[in-house]
Amino acid sequence: MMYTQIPELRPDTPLLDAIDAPEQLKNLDLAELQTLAAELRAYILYAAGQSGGHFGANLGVIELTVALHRILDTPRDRLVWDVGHQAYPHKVLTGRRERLPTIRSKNGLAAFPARDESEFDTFGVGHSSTSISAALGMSLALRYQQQQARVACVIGDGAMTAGMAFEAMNDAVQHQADLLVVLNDNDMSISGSVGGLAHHLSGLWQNGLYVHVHDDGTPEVRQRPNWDFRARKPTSDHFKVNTDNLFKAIGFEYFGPVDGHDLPELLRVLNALKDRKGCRLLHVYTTKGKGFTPAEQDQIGYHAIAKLGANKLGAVSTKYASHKPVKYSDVFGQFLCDQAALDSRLLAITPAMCEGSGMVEFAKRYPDRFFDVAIAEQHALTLAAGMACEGIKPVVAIYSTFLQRGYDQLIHDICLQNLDVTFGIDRAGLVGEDGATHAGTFDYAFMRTLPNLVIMAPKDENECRQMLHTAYQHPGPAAVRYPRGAGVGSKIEETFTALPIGKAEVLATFNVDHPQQIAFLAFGSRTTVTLEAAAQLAETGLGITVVNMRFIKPLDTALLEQLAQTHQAFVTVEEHAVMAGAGSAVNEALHQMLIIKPVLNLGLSDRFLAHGEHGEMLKEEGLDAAGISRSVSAFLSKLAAL
Ligand SMILES: Cc1ncc(C[n+]2csc(CCOP(=O)(O)OP(=O)(O)O)c2C)c(N)n1
Ligand SMILES: CC(=O)[C@@H](O)[C@H](O)COP(=O)(O)O
Ligand SMILES: [Mg+2]
Repeated sequence: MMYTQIPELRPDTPLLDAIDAPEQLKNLDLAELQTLAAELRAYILYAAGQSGGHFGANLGVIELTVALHRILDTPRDRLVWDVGHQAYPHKVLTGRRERLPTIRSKNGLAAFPARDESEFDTFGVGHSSTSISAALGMSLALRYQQQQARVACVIGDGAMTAGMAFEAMNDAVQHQADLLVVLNDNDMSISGSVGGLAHHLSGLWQNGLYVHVHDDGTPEVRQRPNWDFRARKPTSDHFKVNTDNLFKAIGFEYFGPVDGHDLPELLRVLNALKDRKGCRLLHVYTTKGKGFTPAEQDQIGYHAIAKLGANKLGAVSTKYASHKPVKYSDVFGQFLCDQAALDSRLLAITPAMCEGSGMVEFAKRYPDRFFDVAIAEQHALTLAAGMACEGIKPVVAIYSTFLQRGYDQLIHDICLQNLDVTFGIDRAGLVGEDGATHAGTFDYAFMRTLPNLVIMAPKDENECRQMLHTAYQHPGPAAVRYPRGAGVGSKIEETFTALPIGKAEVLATFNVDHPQQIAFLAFGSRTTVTLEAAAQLAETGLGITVVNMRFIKPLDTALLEQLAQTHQAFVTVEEHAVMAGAGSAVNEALHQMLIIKPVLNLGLSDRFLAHGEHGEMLKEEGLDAAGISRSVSAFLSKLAAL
């Protein structure tokens, strides 16, 4: 059945409603399993409308999930999902049906599989391309401990592009591990899938052959039936191969492709392969968004959806807005286009996050200057380094959380050689509904120790634009980190103005005639609320200065020295782990200057913060205006009692 609308009312799903654990699937006949799959699709559609979240990938794996849970004996058999954005049907079949509409909200189900949520979630995930390594680890550990259990993982064609997936396959063959890898190939990443692997997979389709699986698991090359799939990526004859493909070449036994929506065939093939020994790869073709016409037609747009009736910009504080708030990723995209128009040396790189990073317009206007390198963060950074060696000025757009993957490349390939690479670090700070796997709350800590790297964080949209320009002008590595979502509604100046490196901005001084008690040092996204908190505290007559620090590295130590002479104490505020963050950088600087002053560091507490609404999470962490002024009042009371 094809849907054209997301239902607002819960559909009737009598068979699904009776399933509380996957073992119950063993009692269903084929017709019932097909009914179950249809009900599951209807329910996922409804629940995703209630919660928002990842969408197309879930509709694409309905039949695969039913088949895997029917054939395997989970949780005894280990089933590992890659990324985990497609695990909604898995959550439903493993006892979490009624909670699915709560997914991604506070105290609701996590956005991805999580070990502490269910024994069926064998491995916590969110970042891609970890599944084969994790499954291999499980398989080898089981073998070593002489335990009998099957191990299977499901990895998408997008996730398969990352180095980790290849590292794991290489190792799996070395150990002749018993491992079933299901390659869920829908010819899509978030954007269209790109690169040699994508063309290789299309070349496999073009050859018109497939590796049939006999009931006893033995392979046979056959003519492929003419499945009704979305046209695959057009590719040249160069990529046309017979079934002797990359996976086979590396040492896996290769089977398929199989129509991943043909439930009877999936059941038959998985049953035939489940107890076969060695490294097996089952290639499955699916359609992202299967069964929902708008998602099949706009697979990029329906990668993830907002919940029905939600405001797309999310909750935005307009207290200091002089203009309509703009998303930081759009500020970045506009900067790229404008800077590229001025400088032909600019080339832009994204590791598979074109849309999220705001690069769609740039890619359209400058296709020969836009590089989507697939899910390959490490490569993205060293690619930029190589370009910089040749006089290019590369700009890397990367989410803070995914930059973690490229840390060695940042150190060894970029900073150590002082190469001129600009970073637009998006989704810095808490990201809300995606939760801890995607939080960008460690980047100051891991970046600020690196020599040569300039690090900035803007207080608003215009400053973000000007900082990106400053980073671009700077003849060495420089990063601007900005949060998910919209800014505060500042006027965006079209003209580029480079900021003086390492210079902070004094934003406001309250009660100038009074002795100055607090110097607030605000970093990035928390600057405006710090100003709000200061204004509240100033009502009691406190002398307060508020500084927008702008630079995490180099810090404006001259200003710190000056403020130390006139203020009783410092308060640092940042949307980053409080430990080893920007506040710690201030502490170190004061220490080195032999300045002994009370300092209160406000930031995110030392734990992984679960998913929830971004604003709510900040409030809980005491990083809204009220929380900041509460903490400062308590701090002042302690100081007074000394
Ligand atoms: C290391 C890392 N980089 C980027 C992402 C963002 N991301 C999430 S899903 C996805 C596309 C994955 O494509 P595929 O594995 O083919 O799954 P599909 O959505 O097509 O089912 C990307 C790029 C991520 N989760 N992890
Ligand atoms: C699963 C994944 O990694 C992405 O789909 C991520 O959820 C995107 O996040 P944004 O919505 O912030 O782009
Ligand atoms: Mg895919």
